Formats: sequence, structure tokens, C-alpha cells
Amino acid sequence: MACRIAIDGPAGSGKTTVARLVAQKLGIHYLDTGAMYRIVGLHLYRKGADVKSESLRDYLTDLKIEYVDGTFMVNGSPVGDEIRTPEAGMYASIYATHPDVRAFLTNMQKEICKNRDIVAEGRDIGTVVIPDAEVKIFLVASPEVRAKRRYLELIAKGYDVQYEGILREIIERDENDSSRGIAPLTKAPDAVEIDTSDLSVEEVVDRILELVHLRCKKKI
Ligand SMILES: Nc1ncnc2c1ncn2[C@@H]1O[C@H](COP(=O)(O)OP(=O)(O)O)[C@@H](O)[C@H]1O
Ligand SMILES: Nc1ccn([C@H]2C[C@H](O)[C@@H](COP(=O)(O)OP(=O)(O)O)O2)c(=O)n1
Repeated sequence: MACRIAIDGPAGSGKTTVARLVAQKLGIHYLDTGAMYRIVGLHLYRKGADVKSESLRDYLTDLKIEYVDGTFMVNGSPVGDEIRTPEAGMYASIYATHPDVRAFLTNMQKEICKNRDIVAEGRDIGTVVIPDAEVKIFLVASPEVRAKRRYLELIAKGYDVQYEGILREIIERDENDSSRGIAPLTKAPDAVEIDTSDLSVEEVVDRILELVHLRCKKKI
């Protein structure tokens, strides 16, 4: 039986960092669903698609997303850092509220997660993508802590950002992601909540691994 680990939470709670490490330590697949929403968000923004349109399907027909050995390819080319900007995160959050975008990506994500040991991270993994996941984690941290982490991360990458602007963006995306009508960011009833505000990355990873060994029984 597969061991599927769902890690959900708001921006900057540590999902990507801990999910990659858990997957690496267990030697299993890893899926960053946020990257998929960022790819689609940037694509739709560049096409000038109106998120209020009834249908966005026509804008998605020429977007081929492939997932090859943990790397996303878009129309045959590997995805670059352009999806990691605060703007791309905001476009992702905006267009992620549209049912056509969610259907397009959720079907792909379910396929990738089918019948394999995997760590998948995002907003709706434990509630929509893998609702029967063996392990469900919901990471939380204060907006200020998450903004500071994202600010330091972007500064280290050479982006010219201000902490106050990042805090505003984080709060706006939190509101967007948790108040939308479809697949909102919310803790699944059977998810284990971990407040990462005062925990190191290693401490968060260790807590998740303890749950994996408990819930997945086999030592994967
Ligand atoms: N527990 C933690 N303590 C300190 N820094 C963290 C912790 N978890 C993640 N970070 C750092 O915060 C930044 C954002 O983490 P990330 O994993 O991208 O969050 P998310 O995927 O939830 O948006 C990264 O630079 C990461 O190294
Ligand atoms: N499973 C997912 C993953 C991301 N999204 C949307 C909502 C998020 O604000 C954006 C960007 O997600 P991403 O995980 O890359 O953002 P952070 O790394 O948490 O800052 O995409 C979603 O609606 N569902």
C-alpha cells in the first residue's frame, strides 16, 4: 500500500522546505502543487485572461505542463525562477479561485499522486487532491513570522523587496486562499497541525517523520 503525505498551509509556513526534506529522507516522490498554480497564473496573466470570465478553458488549451523527475516542463521548456516572484504568487492566488483552473490542475495532481509513495504540498492536498492520504499535516505560523521568512528568502535571491510589502502580500493571499468558494485553504479534520513559528526546519521534519512511521507502518 502506498504512503501518501499531504502537507498544506499558508504562504511561508515552511511547506516546500519540509516537504522536500521529508521526500529526500524517505526516498519518495515530491510534488509542489503551488508551482503548478504559479505556472498557470503567470500564463493566464500574460494572456490577459479575466478571472471573472465564466470559462478560462480556451486559455489553457495551449498550456502543456509535464512533470519529469521532479521538474516541471512547460510546453517543452523547464520552468525558471520567473514563477517564484511575489507577483507570480499573487497571480496564482487570484486565478486559483477559478473552477476551470482548479479542475485543470487537480486532475493532473491526482494522476501524479496515484498509487505511489509521495509527499505533496499545497493548499488543498489533504482536503481535495488526496482526501484519503495516510498522513495529513497542516503547517501554520504567524503572518509576521511567515513574511519575515519570505522576505529573507527573496532578499537572499537578490530581489529588491520590502518586509512591509511582503507582509501585505502574505495577508492578502491568506485571505484569498482561505475565503474562496472552491477548495479553500483549510485544515482537514484528520490533519495534524504543526505551528512552525518557533520550530527549526529539522524539528518540523522530525515530527512529520514520526507520524509517517506511525501511520504508514512500513519503514518506507
Ligand atoms: N521552521 C522554519 N524555521 C525557519 N525558517 C523556515 C522554516 N521553515 C521554512 N523556513 C524558511 O522560510 C522560507 C519559506 O519557506 P517555504 O518552505 O518556501 O514555505 P512555503 O512553501 O510554505 O511557502 C524559506 O526560506 C525557508 O528556508
Ligand atoms: N494546492 C494549491 C497550491 C497553491 N495554490 C495557490 C494559492 C497560493 O497562494 C498560490 C501559490 O502557492 P505556493 O504554495 O507556491 O505559495 P507559497 O510557496 O505558499 O508562497 O497558488 C492553490 O490554490 N492550491
